[in-house]
Amino acid sequence: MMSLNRSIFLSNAGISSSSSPFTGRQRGSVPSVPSSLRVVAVNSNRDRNGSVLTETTRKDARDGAGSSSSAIDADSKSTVAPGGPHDVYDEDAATKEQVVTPWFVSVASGYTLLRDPHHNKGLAFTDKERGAHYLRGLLPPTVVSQELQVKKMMHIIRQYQVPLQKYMAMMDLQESNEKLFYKLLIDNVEEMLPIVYTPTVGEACQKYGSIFGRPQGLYISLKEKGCIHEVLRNWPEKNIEVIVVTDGERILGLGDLGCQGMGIPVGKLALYTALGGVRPSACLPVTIDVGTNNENLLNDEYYIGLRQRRATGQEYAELLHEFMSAVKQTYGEKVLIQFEDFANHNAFDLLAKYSTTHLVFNDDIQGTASVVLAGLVASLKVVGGTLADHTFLFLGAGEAGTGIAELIALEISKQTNMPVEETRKKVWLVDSKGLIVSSRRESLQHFKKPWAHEHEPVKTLLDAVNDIKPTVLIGTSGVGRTFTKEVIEAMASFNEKPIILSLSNPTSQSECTAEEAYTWSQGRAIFASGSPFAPLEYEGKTFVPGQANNAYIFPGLGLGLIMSGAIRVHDDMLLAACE
Ligand SMILES: O=C([O-])CC(=O)C(=O)O
Ligand SMILES: [Mg+2]
Repeated sequence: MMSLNRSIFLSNAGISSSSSPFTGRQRGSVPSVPSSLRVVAVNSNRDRNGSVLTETTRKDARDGAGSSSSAIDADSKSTVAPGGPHDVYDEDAATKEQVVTPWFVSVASGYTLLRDPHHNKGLAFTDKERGAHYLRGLLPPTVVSQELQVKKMMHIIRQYQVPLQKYMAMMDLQESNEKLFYKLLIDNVEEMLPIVYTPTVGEACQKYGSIFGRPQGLYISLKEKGCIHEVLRNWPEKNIEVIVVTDGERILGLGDLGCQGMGIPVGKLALYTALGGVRPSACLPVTIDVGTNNENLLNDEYYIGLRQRRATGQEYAELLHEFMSAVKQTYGEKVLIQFEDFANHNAFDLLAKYSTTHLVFNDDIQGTASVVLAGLVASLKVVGGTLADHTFLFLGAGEAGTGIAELIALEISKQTNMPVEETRKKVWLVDSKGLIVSSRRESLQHFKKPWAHEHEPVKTLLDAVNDIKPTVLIGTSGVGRTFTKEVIEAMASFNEKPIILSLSNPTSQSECTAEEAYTWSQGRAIFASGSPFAPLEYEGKTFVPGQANNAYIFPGLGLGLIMSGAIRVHDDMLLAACE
């Protein structure tokens, strides 16, 4: 009687358009709703097999099962409407004038279930489940535990020599068996983090057009201007708790990758689930495509984004504003929006503009700041003194550099009761034009101005190191190999234990390698980097480099924001997170 896709028609014609989708009449035979399955209420534009074409409401298993049983209860009271009790496929109604939208609830089972990444378990379906969910014959007879599936998948992944191949295998797994993907990621986090996240995700974004298989996340381009609200409704999940959004203009330290930046929100949100425990269905990766200024991509036949130069000014601001408004309208005030990898010129303005109206934080400014301050506080146990006893020099005065600088100044101010205007003087920044000093103030971008202290102009990093004599050197420039031998040796000449942080990502953009930091400082550096470096031997001693990447804080910070029901992010939350 029923097709493989056992759609259960809980309601059909004869209800007014204002009726709830769950108040209609049951049609056809209704198997009990397997509790492990997702119940989908759809706006019925469906084909003869009951396949869903348009979806309006989707709930996770518990909610859905509850809704469907109340629907069945309500239904049992209703009278038989046109179509008849055995008109399983709603064929009669097709010949009638229909003034209302028909609704039905679809339970994925059988062939469809095996292709639903949220619920597919592959060979881990037990015999009982195979019977209950119409899977008999669709799988080979063996039943395999999830543990064995993980073992097998890890064996396959470890055989790939190229990290990008491992990345693609992981993305395939996420798209076919989400439970196994997360189990594998959680159980093998040290090994798999560098694959689904930094550094491999950077290469994946660079090649996204060529490796592009199934679309992931939600793409909002200039073409969607005026209808972003409807675009959000096309996303199958409705109970969104966290959005990671990029416009792809500054992907890691790799520059403008346009629409191909999508790998970043996808990777970040995988960590929200694997490390923060947020349900995958509550996570929405978004890429805003306003064009790209990357000529290589504009000329790449496989490029997936808009082929135009970036929209700026009012056109950009309007699209972003429509997006921010539509998100709040659709998901409410408590949805968390994480800004990721925007270029400096937009990142600070967007954060300032929306931090008073939305639950937002910028991961590159605030997430990185929290994790680095946490690392600095921890390293004081080794180097001694309080934060206020140290002098900080940054190479790079963008989002990460000024974000970390400000949080350090705030923390010192909190510890010493000195005004933040004073504590900022412990922190110096070098940008592409040299040390940021007061004589440059007029020409500086606004986010650099608080760091323009009294000092004569200094052109190079090495001169700045020798002049300022910092105890802590932090690289946030996005430019690789800028902590030269001379720079590290200078740091080691006036510090017993120089703290050296090479934070730029991916590995190719790191200011120096772990090996360089340890060998050039004769094993005295306290070192951490944004991208992971393997432990190494130096003069018979094993050095284990730290990783100071915002991945160590945003999943927990985000979870805290969601769980507490916060509607705004404040600096003291960042300080608490870093503690
Ligand atoms: O994604 C990462 O590894 C850290 C980060 O936010 C960035 O480098 O932009
Ligand atoms: Mg980032």
